Amino acid sequence: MLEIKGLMAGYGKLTVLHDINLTVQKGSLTAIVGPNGAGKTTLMNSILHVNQIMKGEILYNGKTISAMEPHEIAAMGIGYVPQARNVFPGMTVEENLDMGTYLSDPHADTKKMIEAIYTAFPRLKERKKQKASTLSGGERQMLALGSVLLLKPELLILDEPITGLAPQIVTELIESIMQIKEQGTTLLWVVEENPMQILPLSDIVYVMDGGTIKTKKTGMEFVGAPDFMEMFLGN
Ligand SMILES: Nc1ncnc2c1ncn2[C@@H]1O[C@H](COP(=O)(O)OP(=O)(O)OP(=O)(O)O)[C@@H](O)[C@H]1O
Repeated sequence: MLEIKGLMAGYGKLTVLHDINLTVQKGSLTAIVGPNGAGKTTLMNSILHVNQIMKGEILYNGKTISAMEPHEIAAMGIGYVPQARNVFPGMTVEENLDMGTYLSDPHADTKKMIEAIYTAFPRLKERKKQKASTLSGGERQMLALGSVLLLKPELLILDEPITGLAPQIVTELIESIMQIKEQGTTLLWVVEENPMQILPLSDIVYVMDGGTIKTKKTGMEFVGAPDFMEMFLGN
């Protein structure tokens, strides 16, 4: 579904990624791990072309997307939830989700679409009249995810969706994300915390360090490796 070939990318004149080769199979969960500064976020940003691509090619369903504009890439079915958990803080949960339906088909039943998000995230339904600025970190992440899901992405890119959240909400979020996968969405997930909860569920794990891919393993192979923690932490 997604194929990255010989990618060199960065910011302005700064090259962060060197010769990245990566594939994501349709229907899979692919995890990216690596220490701080490895280039994980830069790689996600490159897929959406929000930074500089110096060399190489990114293909989505066989079509080159690396020269396209970010909004054209999103319109092809790639959803991105960045680390910042972007929501409109001054609007209620309900208003945020309404905004998320703005780009949908004019004949779409937007009420039904929002109900489906409330089913996936009951916490959001309970807080629909609450301003997004008053949500907890985990609830805000659910709202950011819900808003992107309204665009019905085929491929969903999640940059550290559970980092810094309380264990109870982490469990809820992982369950919701796995349901999203079961419903047919392909996932590309940057994992920084809770590796034992997520990596065994991952079809493929790529380990990044210093702007390159160091290793590629299946999730079970990765967590079963004797040097698993060293690989995860980049030591
Ligand atoms: N907007 C930017 N301008 C210049 N350099 C940047 C920018 N964003 C990131 N970098 C640099 O690119 C390198 C890789 O950063 P990146 O955020 O991709 O790493 P990461 O693996 O996602 O790290 P973390 O786990 O800490 O989020 C770092 O050295 C960082 O300082």
